[in-house]
Amino acid sequence: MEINKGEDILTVNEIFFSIQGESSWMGLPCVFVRLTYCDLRCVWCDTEYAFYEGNNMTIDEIIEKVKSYDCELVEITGGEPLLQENSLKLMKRLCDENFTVLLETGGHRDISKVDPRVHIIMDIKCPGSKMSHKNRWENIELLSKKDEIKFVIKDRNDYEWAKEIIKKFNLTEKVGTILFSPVFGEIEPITLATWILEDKLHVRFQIQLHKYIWSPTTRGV
Ligand SMILES: C[S@@+](CC[C@H](N)C(=O)[O-])C[C@H]1O[C@@H](n2cnc3c(N)ncnc32)[C@H](O)[C@@H]1O
Ligand SMILES: Nc1nc2[nH]cc(C(=O)O)c2c(=O)[nH]1
Ligand code: SF4
Ligand SMILES: [Mg+2]
Repeated sequence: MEINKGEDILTVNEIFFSIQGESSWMGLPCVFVRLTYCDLRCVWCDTEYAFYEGNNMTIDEIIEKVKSYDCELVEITGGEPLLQENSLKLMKRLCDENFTVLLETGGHRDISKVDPRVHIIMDIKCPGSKMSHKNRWENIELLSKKDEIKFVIKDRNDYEWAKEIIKKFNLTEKVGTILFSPVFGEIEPITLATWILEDKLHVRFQIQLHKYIWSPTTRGV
């Protein structure tokens, strides 16, 4: 982690207020802080605009903006939030200010220094993303029951792979929620839902709710 190291500055792509569209927090009003940059290139990524676009803000400025929405639920996402060292400081400050803080991370960066009060929603990248070689398996042992693991599934091969990973790492015992989410536009939600029911899997199916409320390409929602 080198970007903006040492100064109280983060490069921010966007800050917005919306309905949480993912995870077990889905449906709740939530403030989103989307940080710039990502060191992965998931083939189906819906947020490529966050790879480079952004403006520098101090942590104080970010917190002031977050407070302006008068909402106690905040998600730090990106891009990859853990690429910027100061995201750790931002999350700690938000926890100190009594916000409920969610972190969306790709699962390839060290989560050991994330404030223990943060609810981590960590992807495990499936083969269909072409990024599964980047998974940081050591992270799994650092998660707890307040945290969630998400598999974003493109096809049957991803689905079978995710089932194997759940067994291999005993994920059901490690985290509170295991999410299975279809890659938007690549696999019909009904297909994934049917597989889960056929196998009686103890996972939580999710779709990206915001893409159904708004148009799938609308930014800032
Ligand atoms: C844009 S990423 C940002 C946070 C972090 N880089 C990560 O990958 O978790 C937020 C979430 O959106 C998911 N996502 C991105 N593109 C998607 C798509 N086309 N369909 C379904 N989920 C997608 C990612 O897998 C991740 O869970
Ligand atoms: N409404 C809404 N909910 C979300 N949950 C996770 C998001 C993300 O991009 O990380 C996201 C997003 O972009 N919009
Ligand atoms: S890690 Fe997240 S932001 Fe980066 S390419 Fe993958 S889905 Fe997109
Ligand atoms: Mg998104």
